[in-house]
Amino acid sequence: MSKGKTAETPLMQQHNAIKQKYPDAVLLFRVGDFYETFGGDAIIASQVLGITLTKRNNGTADNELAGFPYHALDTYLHKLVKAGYRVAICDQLEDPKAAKGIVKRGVTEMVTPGTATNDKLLDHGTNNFLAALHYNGTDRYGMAFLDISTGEFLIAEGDQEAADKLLSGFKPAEVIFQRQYQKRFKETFAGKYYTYTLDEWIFQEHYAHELLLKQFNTHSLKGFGVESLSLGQVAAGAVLHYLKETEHPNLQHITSMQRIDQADYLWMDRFTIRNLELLGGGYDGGNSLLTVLDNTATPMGARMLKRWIVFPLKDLGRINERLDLVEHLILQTELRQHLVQAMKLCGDMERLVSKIPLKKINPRELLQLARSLKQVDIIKHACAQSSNAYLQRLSDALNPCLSIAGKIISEVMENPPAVAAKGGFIQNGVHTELDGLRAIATNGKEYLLQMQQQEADRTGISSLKVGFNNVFGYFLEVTNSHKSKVPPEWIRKQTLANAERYITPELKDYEEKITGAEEKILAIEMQLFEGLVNELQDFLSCIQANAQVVATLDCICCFAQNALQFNYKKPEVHNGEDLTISEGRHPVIERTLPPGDVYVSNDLKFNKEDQQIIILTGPNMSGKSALLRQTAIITLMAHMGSFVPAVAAHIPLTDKIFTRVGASDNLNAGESTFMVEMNETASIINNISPRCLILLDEIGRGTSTYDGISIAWSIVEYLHHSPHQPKTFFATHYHELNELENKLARVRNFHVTNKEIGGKIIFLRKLAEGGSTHSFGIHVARMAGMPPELINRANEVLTQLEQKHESNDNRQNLQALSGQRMQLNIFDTHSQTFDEIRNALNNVDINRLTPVEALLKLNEIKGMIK
Ligand SMILES: Nc1ncnc2c1ncn2[C@@H]1O[C@H](COP(=O)(O)OP(=O)(O)OP(=O)(O)O)[C@@H](O)[C@H]1O
Repeated sequence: MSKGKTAETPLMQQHNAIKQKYPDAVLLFRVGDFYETFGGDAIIASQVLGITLTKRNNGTADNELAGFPYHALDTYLHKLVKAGYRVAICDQLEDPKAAKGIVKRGVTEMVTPGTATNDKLLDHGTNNFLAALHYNGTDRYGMAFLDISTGEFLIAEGDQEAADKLLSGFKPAEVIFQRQYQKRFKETFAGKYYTYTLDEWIFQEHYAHELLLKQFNTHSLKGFGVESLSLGQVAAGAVLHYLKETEHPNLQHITSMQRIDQADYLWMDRFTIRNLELLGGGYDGGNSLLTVLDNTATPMGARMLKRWIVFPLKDLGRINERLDLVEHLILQTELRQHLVQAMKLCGDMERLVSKIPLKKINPRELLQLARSLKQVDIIKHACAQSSNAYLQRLSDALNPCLSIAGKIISEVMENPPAVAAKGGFIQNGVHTELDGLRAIATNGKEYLLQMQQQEADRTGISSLKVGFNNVFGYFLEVTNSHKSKVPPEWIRKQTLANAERYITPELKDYEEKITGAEEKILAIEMQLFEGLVNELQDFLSCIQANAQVVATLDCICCFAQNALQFNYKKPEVHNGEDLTISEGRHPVIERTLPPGDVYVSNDLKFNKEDQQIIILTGPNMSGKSALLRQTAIITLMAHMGSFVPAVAAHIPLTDKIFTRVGASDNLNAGESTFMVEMNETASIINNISPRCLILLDEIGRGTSTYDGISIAWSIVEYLHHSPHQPKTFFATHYHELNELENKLARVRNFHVTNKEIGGKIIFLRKLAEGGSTHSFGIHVARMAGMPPELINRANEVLTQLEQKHESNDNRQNLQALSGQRMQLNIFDTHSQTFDEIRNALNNVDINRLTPVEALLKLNEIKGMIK
């Protein structure tokens, strides 16, 4: 930036004054037909946008400059925001022609990742949430999530784990929080989100209350059921404040707030959402449950499905309502197809609605919205005639707002342009004056053509053409070969390489008439357009409610479609304890197997009498994790109201699903430590409930074998003895844990079957009773392409180790674990010292040993350890 302030031009002075108010944003400064950036902003813009960086001498110093044409704003804005910059758009606030002195300018919008409304910045199947967190200094967080592009506004309250879970479920594009807790937030939710901090004073209860009442135009917040969430309200207030600060004054489409009550939903923490690969594929990308299930017809449905996956229901009535409707729609093929067809034509009503108060809707979108409402009417009628009570209720909740829809359809032309500014979208017959002016404009144009013909005939200039440009309006163009025939009264205006352009008084008379009419036409069209948009303001919440119903219906039709296509069956969700799955499959893996491979289904049973905990052993790659995960996913899908990949499923109402994967399976950046594994497991242990389902995959694996076995062992004991008796599925490589079946009444051993043929292992992938004794890691190493000499050596070492173990270790270890204290890991079982001690002890005949000899022997052994 220039240092010589006194020498700055008035334009730069104006720029600098505005920039001062938005120091952390890239300022796009409108100058004529360009958006310019200066100084540091120009350097960023040129790097991110690939536009030329120039230097301009600005009095006493050079100043960097980079700009682009105003009509390219959408494209460039998108790139800057995607690159993580906040962008302030500074426009000319008055007509430059009418301005006295320097044109008035001001920031009209600030775009940040969480406040984007531009189509290019939004993914239509995904919400774009701005989240606010309010921390109360102890362990409570208020949370608010707003999607400005749809008007959805959700608030919640909870501890750190709840905050973490909601953030990973909603994946906000931006998170705002109190500046004073910056360090804490960074540590807790480290680097996962785009963040911005705000001053502490903004997070005040009375201020938030005031902003919320003003937004909703109500006297209290009672109607939203959020009274008890005072921290949540503060977060919601911060969201509204932030929108004000970022120049988003038109928020009429934010008509209500919805409370997210953790108690209403099946709880899954963020590890579970990640481990089960619900929303995003594993660490290498790939398919997720969402990608497999999402066959929705509308973007609204796609967004809702995501929410249903993260927030499965816990209310049996509501679950069954969905399941019954899925069943109904499977049977009613014609109705389902009719609904899907109508929904496909609905477009994204929710996002179109949000463009109304923002005044960003264009004529094409306006007509689309009206057509969507017509489809809503079709859907309403189709549902009303159904015998399904839920469908009838959904029908009752639809209001197609036919008056305004009809008005838009009758006033807007069939294929209107996407830009309003040029007019040409209001139908004939809507406005008398408009029709008259259009006649003049079109007749005028015809007259010009006639004139062209007449003059061509009169002068003999056969190639004569009437043209138009912005500089001198209508003109007659004569090619050089006819130049000599030009009559003297024509006034020459322009000379081109092979032609000349002339005007005539007659031409100018008509021009005035035509352009006058065109200007008026545009003004009338814009006035009618704005009238329609203003009228629509009264229907915002009504259209939003329609969008929600259509989204619900879309998800349910999608479930019906999935059930038919992928052979899912209706689960029986019940209030009891037993979980029984017949021929269950993993919905994602079964769809991603190589051609020719068939997913092996499995039966599974849990109950609280004698099968509360299943210890699952089996070779590497045999499908243990798949089995664990499919059990959780089938439970989850049932709670979403979806049919499930099984022949039959008897699913107990579940309030929490926990999954933990041993550290070495979880090699995510910075999270590969055993500490993380233990932290995660501790949070399960501390949150057990009677209706929870726990999946532990290789827990204990992140430490030494004996530590690992001991921890795994005691976790199983703890869960078994817990008064809640949580259903637990524990996959492990430690076959030593199979011993627990003999000691604990409700522990059962199972293994995944395989066959060894000619030194090769074939995975049968069937679940069978009993534990397995081998881990077969070496076979997997062979399959992975390790050199044969390495594999042979591994087999040799394994044999030696097993021989050493056989004599004593295992049994003793287990005794140690089950009560008799023995510090196994003090001695490395394979060390020389241990062998020496063992030999020394083996050679002792206790019956002949005197007490003094015993003491001497002990001293000798002590010496060996040193
Ligand atoms: N029931 C099944 N039918 C067909 N293929 C399966 C089945 N279960 C698993 N697979 C395939 O086997 C692969 C390995 O499965 P999985 O990761 O569940 O094994 P694992 O026993 O947990 O292995 P590890 O002990 O090494 O973690 C899966 O990626 C999948 O391709």
